[in-house]
Amino acid sequence: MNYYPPCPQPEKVIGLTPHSDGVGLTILLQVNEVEGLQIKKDGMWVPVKPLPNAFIVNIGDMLQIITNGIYKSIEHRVMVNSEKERISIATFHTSRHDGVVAPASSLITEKIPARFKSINIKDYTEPIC
Ligand SMILES: O=C(O)CCC(=O)C(=O)O
Ligand SMILES: [Fe+2]
Repeated sequence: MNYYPPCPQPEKVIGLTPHSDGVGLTILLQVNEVEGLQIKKDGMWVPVKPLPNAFIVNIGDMLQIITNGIYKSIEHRVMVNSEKERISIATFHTSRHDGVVAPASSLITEKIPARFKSINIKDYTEPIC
């Protein structure tokens, strides 16, 4: 669960710094429907407007690797609001800890080589866990 308290000078702080999620999929609920989440599209930060009772499904780095880059792991950040607190719940869906993530063999052809190396999840997640 993420809690972003209101800040009278929101332009001077950042709720969550720019990042991509390292997992396969993130399912996110913007609990109290306060804006703040932004994604980077064509070099610009674009707000993701909360929709009532809707989840945001975010592609993470692992799914980008498995799909050999067909699905992109989006860079995102969270800004704070001057008056309202913001609450979100993120559930991260990932591979087993002793697994290996690599581009799916069915997506590799002579014309489209693997764009990513095969990665041991343990080596990938240990530095951040
Ligand atoms: O609070 C949000 O809307 C996004 C949270 C997030 O990006 C994360 O927990 O990785
Ligand atoms: Fe995230």
